[in-house]
Amino acid sequence: MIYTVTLNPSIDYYVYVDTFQVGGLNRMSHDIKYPGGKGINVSRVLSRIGIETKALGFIGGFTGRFIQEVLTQEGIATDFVQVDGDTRINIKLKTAEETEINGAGPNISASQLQELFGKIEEMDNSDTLILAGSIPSSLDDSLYSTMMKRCLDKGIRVVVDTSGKAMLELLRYKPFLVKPNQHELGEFFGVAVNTLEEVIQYGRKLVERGAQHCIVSMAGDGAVLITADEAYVANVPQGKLINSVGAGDSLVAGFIGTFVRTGSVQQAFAYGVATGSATAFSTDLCTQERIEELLPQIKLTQAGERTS
Ligand SMILES: Nc1ncnc2c1ncn2[C@@H]1O[C@H](COP(=O)(O)OP(=O)(O)OP(=O)(O)O)[C@@H](O)[C@H]1O
Ligand SMILES: O=P(O)(O)OC[C@@]1(O)O[C@H](CO)[C@@H](O)[C@@H]1O
Repeated sequence: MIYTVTLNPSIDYYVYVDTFQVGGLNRMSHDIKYPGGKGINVSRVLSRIGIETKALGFIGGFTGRFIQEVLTQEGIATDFVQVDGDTRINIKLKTAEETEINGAGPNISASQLQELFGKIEEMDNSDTLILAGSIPSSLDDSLYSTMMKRCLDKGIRVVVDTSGKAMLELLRYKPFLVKPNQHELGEFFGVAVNTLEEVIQYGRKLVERGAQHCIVSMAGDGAVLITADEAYVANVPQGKLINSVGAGDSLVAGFIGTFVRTGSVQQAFAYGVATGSATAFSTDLCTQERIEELLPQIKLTQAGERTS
C-alpha cells in the first residue's frame, strides 16, 4: 500500500480575478475549491492512475469534512486523525500572475500525534510512505526525522518532499526519493542553482548524503533524475500552462506509482514528468488519459559521466 501523510492539509481555494487591484474592491469571475496539501494531492493522482493509496494526516472542522467528503467521492481510502480546529484554507489567487497565500493550520496535540504514529507502527516493508508538505508550527521541525528513523528500522520505503534546511538532516535515513524543485535545491545549500550542471552537482550532493533517488523539478524546463550511478534529464511536452499548483506532487505520484508497477526507475521518471505536465496543463489535478497522451513526448537524455 502507498500511504501519504499530510500533516497540514488544506482546502485550496482558487480565486479568479480578471484585473486585480491591490487596495481596491475586486470581484471574482469564478472560484473553485479542491482538497489540497501535498500528500493529499499525491493520493488523488495515485488513485487516478489506478494505484491503491490511503491518505493519512490531520483534519478538522467544516473544512476537514469537505476534504473527507471529496476524497470519499473519489474512492480514496483515508484514515485521518481528527483535530479540534478547522483545517486551513489556502488561497490560490489567479490573476495575470499566480499568487498563493497558505494558512497556518490548526494546533495538533501530543495525543493526536501519537495516534498518527500508531498508524505508522502498523506498516511493514511492503509499504511505501510519502511524507509531503510543510510541518505545522505546533509540531516539532524534526518530526519527519523521527518518522523516517522508525521507517528505516521497519524497512518501509519513504518518499519525502518538503522544503527548508531540515531536509538535509533527513537524508541520513536513506529516503527512496526526494523531490526538490530547482529553487528549493539551492535553498538547502544557501546558493542559487541556475544551470543544468549546477542542478546535477547539487542533486548529487543529496544522493551522496543518503537519498536513493533525487528528482529536481524545473517547472517548464523539465526535470533531472539523479541516482548513485546515473543522471537523466527529461524534457517537458508541448502544452498550455493552466495551473502549476500540485504539478510537483503529481510528478511524485507518477514516479512512485509507476515504480511500484514496473520496477523501472527510467520508466517511472518519464511517467512522473508526463504526470507533472498533465497537471500543469489542467485546472484540477491531471487525469490518466491526459498523462498517457503526453507520455510519448517525454525523452530522457543521459547526463555526462561523473568527473569527481
Ligand atoms: N510550465 C510547465 N510546462 C510543462 N510542464 C510543467 C510546467 N510546470 C510544471 N511542469 C511539470 O511539472 C513538474 C513539476 O513542476 P515544478 O518544478 O513546478 O514542481 P513544484 O515546484 O514542486 O510544484 P508545486 O509545489 O506547485 O507542486 C515539472 O517537472 C514538469 O514536468
Ligand atoms: O504549505 P505547504 O504544506 O508547504 O504547501 C501546501 C500547498 O501549497 O501545496 C500543495 C501544492 O503542492 C497545495 O495543494 C497546498 O495548498
